[in-house]
Amino acid sequence: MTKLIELSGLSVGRKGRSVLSDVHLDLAQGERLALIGPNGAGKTTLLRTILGLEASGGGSIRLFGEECRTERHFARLRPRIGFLFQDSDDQLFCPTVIEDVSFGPLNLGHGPAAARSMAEAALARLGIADLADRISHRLSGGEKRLVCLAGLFAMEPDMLMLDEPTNGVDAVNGERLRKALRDFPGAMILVSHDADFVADLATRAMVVRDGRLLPAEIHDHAHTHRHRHIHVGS
Ligand SMILES: Nc1ncnc2c1ncn2[C@@H]1O[C@H](COP(=O)(O)OP(=O)(O)OP(=O)(O)O)[C@@H](O)[C@H]1O
Repeated sequence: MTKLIELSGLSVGRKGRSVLSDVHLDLAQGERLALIGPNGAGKTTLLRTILGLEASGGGSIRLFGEECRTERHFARLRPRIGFLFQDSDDQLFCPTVIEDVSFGPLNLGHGPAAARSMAEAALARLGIADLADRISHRLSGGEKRLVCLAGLFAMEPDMLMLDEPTNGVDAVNGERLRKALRDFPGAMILVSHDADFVADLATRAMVVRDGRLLPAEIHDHAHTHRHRHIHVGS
């Protein structure tokens, strides 16, 4: 079966400094790959390079079986990959939530009524239908995260690349987000520092360290331990 992403000997540099070198990766249908690693390791850079938003310094990138070398190749395949930016404010730019979430389907050529119903369905899938008429830039950080994700779902992508999806998301919304991702049938790459989230969702993990991409283990174990809780009393 065709791999969704194939990276071979990929390197990325910035201002004469190597950020990633000799990166190899195959992503197959149905996989949920967690990308972990310390701050500044190059996880976001890797996602952006896969999408052709960052220039590679060598090696090859194949998306859905097609070699991507120029912006023309990337631009044609990019709509099939829903990319959640690390910063929600880079993703939201329409006045209202429903306009933001409808933007993708409209851009893909759906008519206004169809785009609106795709957007409403995406918001409902994340349990945030009530945010539809809110002003995008006045949402809370966690609400923005979910709205951005709804914007990706509305485009019905083949796969997702999510940069810190749980950032700023509370426990209730976090559970909604996990359920929506579990139900998403396509493959995904999850960049996350949230170990519980990774253990819950990912089918395998890799770590970016010292410019290399290496296999990593997912620690998924149950144990009894002490918790410190904050109780909000009345
Ligand atoms: N636009 C830019 N110009 C110059 N250097 C940059 C730029 N963006 C990122 N970098 C640098 O490239 C390196 C990799 O950054 P990147 O954002 O990919 O790391 P990351 O693993 O995603 O980190 P984090 O976990 O903190 O999000 C870092 O040293 C960072 O400072």
